[in-house]
Amino acid sequence: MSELTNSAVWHELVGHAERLCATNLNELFQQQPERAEELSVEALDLFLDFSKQRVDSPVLASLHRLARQCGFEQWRERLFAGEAVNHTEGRAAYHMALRCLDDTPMRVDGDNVVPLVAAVRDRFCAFAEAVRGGQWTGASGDVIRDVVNIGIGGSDLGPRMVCQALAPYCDGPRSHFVANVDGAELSDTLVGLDPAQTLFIITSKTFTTQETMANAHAARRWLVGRLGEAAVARHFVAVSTNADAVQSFGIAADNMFEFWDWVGGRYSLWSAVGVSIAVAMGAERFVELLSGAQAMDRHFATTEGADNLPLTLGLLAVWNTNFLNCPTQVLAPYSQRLQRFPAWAQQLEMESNGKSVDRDGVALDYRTTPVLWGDVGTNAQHAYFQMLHQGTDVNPVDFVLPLAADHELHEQQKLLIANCLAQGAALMRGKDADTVRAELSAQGLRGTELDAAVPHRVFSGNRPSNTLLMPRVDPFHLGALLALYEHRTFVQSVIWNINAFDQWGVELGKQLAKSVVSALDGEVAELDPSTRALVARVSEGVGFQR
Ligand SMILES: O=P(O)(O)OC[C@H]1O[C@](O)(CO)[C@@H](O)[C@@H]1O
Repeated sequence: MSELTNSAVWHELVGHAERLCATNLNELFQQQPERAEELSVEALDLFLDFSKQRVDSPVLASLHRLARQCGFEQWRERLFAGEAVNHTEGRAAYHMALRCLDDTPMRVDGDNVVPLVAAVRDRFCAFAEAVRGGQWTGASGDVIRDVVNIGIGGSDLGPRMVCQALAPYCDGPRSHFVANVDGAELSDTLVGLDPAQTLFIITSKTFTTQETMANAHAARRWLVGRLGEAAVARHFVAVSTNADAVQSFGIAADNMFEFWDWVGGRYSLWSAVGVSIAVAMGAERFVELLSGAQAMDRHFATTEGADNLPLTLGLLAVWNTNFLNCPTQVLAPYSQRLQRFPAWAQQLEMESNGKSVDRDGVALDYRTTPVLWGDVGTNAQHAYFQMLHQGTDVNPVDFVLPLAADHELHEQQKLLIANCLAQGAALMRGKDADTVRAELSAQGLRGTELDAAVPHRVFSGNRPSNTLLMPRVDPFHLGALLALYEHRTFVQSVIWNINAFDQWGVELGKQLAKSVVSALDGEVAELDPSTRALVARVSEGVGFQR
């Protein structure tokens, strides 16, 4: 047994879970009439109602004791002090320094990185404004109309999601994102683009990622084939930590925006990785996004206990995962603008906390991140919400609901809000057999027909959810929302005693992809019999042509 699962507070929480098994949420509301007011927390106009979680005051008290026992305050201090919390890579995880907009020193290895961050930010924001204003032109003097960010994972998901979420604020050149090594994405993107008016931003922390390099070289060939080699300098810029590789690709040092190894890929949209955002919506709005995140950093760093929003969200997730044994976690943004939010959060959460050994490398005897998934409401209601309401597993939902719309279809906004609130209510309340029976009887059903119909229409209810209200999807509140989820992820990692900032689990697949490429090229490669047989089959031309 690990120290964690053997601890008194862990046992206490197991006991609470057993106790609450016999009580449902409707009863909890009867026992605690002020529950809706009491089980809520607000920061920066983000209001979290967690009264529909299967918790009560003793559970919350134990969860906060668990956080203290796991050294939450010390780990938070170490994170904000720029210590090498990512110990398997010997690095800090200091994305908060990227959104430090004042002169507060933030040190990595004794050096205040804030001036460095500000200098690079000034440089890429000036570049973004020059592109937007038409001072940065293509090789033939044309204004840039289309910007294509080529990157994958953290070098794609963040900027892609933000540009979609803040589309009403994007008044610059059109932005496009290409991530997949499947050439279909790049080919489709290039259709209709005028090379003379197109700028490529090659975004890769390492500048070695196979997919990104393949797409970058293909884009380069496309451009050079039309405008000639000399045009590369005006149509390609890079965002990376690897200056040598950028220069070997043919991008001059002046056209590279750097970031640093203490910025993890999935935490990087706040760095120069966000240059595509700055080009799309302007430097001022990009800084607004940062300021929302900075405000959430301050809240997280300085607010104690139950008033701390990311801490609360993180502890609720631990409760659902480790004590109520919920297998997955659903994200349901009720906002078309936030369609890419679940995809961004998936990398954030599952690449960070998808681990099965603790910080010392010892195998865990408790679960870490559940599967995180989801899509926008109301679409998701007509897809998989059936399973959420009546399936055999209980999957807690985070409803994220921006209140003000950025369009004139107010009646539809009312419907959207109503649906979001109704889903949380339905998951919680359910519908028992007596109610169903009464409803069906009123419709005239009798006897065996009635008996047969009832079980199919019963909802067990008692299914937990959070409702997170935000005023609107604007740069400030989006920044705050994203930083909230980043810190939630960190809170969970502290409880689970794992390193949230490495991602060794993606390496093996990358290595083996190289062996498979060699095998497809007819070279000798060490492969297992199953994969060797598949290589032989695709090489014979079944579904694969050289
Ligand atoms: O920015 P890079 O170095 O191209 O890496 C892209 C992505 O690949 C990963 O390293 C893992 O696949 C992610 O963490 C990262 O966001």
